[in-house]
Amino acid sequence: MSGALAADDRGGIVVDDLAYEALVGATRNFLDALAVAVPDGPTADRLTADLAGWAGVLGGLAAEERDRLFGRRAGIASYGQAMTPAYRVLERDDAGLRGVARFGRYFHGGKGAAHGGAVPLLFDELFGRVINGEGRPPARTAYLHVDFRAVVRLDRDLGLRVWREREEGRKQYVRGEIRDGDVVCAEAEALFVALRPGQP
Ligand SMILES: CCCCCCCCCCCCCC(=O)SCCNC(=O)CCNC(=O)[C@H](O)C(C)(C)COP(=O)(O)OP(=O)(O)OC[C@H]1O[C@@H](n2cnc3c(N)ncnc32)[C@H](O)[C@@H]1OP(=O)(O)O
Repeated sequence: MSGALAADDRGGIVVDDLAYEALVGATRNFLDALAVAVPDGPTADRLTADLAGWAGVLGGLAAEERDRLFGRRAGIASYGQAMTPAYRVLERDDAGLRGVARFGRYFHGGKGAAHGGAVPLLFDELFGRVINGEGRPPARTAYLHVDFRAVVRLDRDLGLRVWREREEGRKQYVRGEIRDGDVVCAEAEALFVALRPGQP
């Protein structure tokens, strides 16, 4: 990858978890605001220039995949990424996890409900976190099935549950659900296949 440095090449100065969580949270707030704003021309031009400036700054700080922070900080909300709806893991063990999620306005589909693609995205993320637990070989999603039982409303705390169902050699089956109070909004089931050595 061109321009990428190992973190060590910068003298080991890396933002701490709390500050990085705040940065990702601010990014989410920005995306939510962008999704509902109707800017005038000068505001859009100013924002475009500001964003281009920040893309340049961050581009100069690009790191190799193993050294990146985005989506790789287990101790902070959403593992420190803004690609999926926000979530926080409350309990976790090898069998699965429980947590809370919140779909911001950035994930709006229509009529106040979350986009249908954002729901499987969140499941894949959570399943990937559970399946790729410590000490296990990396595994990729082979299939992901989602049943949409009720609309997922925005800006509400939703309950999450993900659990390993069974394992057959390299094949690992996992299930999950998203609830709004007592209402099951979505249920999902997936197969993950553990990668063989050298498999991309
Ligand atoms: C890499 C992860 C890094 C860690 C990240 C940290 C967390 C990140 C969080 C986010 C992470 C998010 C995670 C992501 O998003 S991962 C990204 C999305 N997934 C992919 O890109 C995967 C693309 N596909 C592949 O690479 C291969 O097809 C895989 C690896 C899945 C299997 O190809 P491989 O050549 O290795 O194996 P095989 O073909 O011999 O099959 C083996 C067995 O599996 C059975 N089978 C296969 N497919 C299906 C199917 N569709 N339905 C039913 N069964 C299926 C098959 O019949 C056989 O069974 P059996 O005959 O043995 O009984």
